[in-house]
Amino acid sequence: MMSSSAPTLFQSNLDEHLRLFHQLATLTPEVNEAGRRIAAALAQGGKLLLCGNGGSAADAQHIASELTGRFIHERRPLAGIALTTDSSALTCIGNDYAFDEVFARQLRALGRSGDVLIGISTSGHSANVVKAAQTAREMGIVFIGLLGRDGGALKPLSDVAIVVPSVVTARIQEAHLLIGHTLCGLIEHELGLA
Ligand SMILES: O=C(CO)[C@@H](O)[C@H](O)[C@H](O)[C@H](O)COP(=O)(O)O
Ligand SMILES: [Zn+2]
Repeated sequence: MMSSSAPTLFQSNLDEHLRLFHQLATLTPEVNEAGRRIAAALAQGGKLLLCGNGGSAADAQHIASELTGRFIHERRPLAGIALTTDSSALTCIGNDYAFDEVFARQLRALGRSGDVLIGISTSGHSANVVKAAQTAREMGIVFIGLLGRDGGALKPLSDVAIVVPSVVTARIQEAHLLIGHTLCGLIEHELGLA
């Protein structure tokens, strides 16, 4: 038998989601700036790298695939790599060095000055994303923080910080997906591919 709380939970999640989404327009300048920085990097032969944990790892992969595959328009493939997908690299680096290093070490191997790294973290405090952001800055890689809560430790490390104004992880992730899709649209537009 279905629990009587099921419709109530969905309604309250929906209410919370809609309240948050009504506030997201305040992030328009940061989202536009992030789209411009990524498009400029791609136009110069750079690439977009992404990292995050759990649901944010899925978001990183999702956005990368919109670039290498396609988003809306039929166009050339674009350089997007999620640092979350290589289970051999993740387990080797995690096992032999530290889990905090799993993204930073891949970034040192694969990143180049002129690339952009998006770090996705709802708390802004995931240590492996923080290490990756610090490494990006050392390497001349633009760091875009796709964050939540108060932006955490990642906010001051971000060249562009997009901080979703919520303390609920799931709602923040829902907003991150909208922003990720918007970045893909902005990239296609800025590169004249739309
Ligand atoms: O998807 C969810 C929760 O909705 C989880 O997998 C969540 O992403 C994980 O707990 C992450 O480790 C949280 O990391 P962060 O967002 O604080 O950086
Ligand atoms: Zn989730």
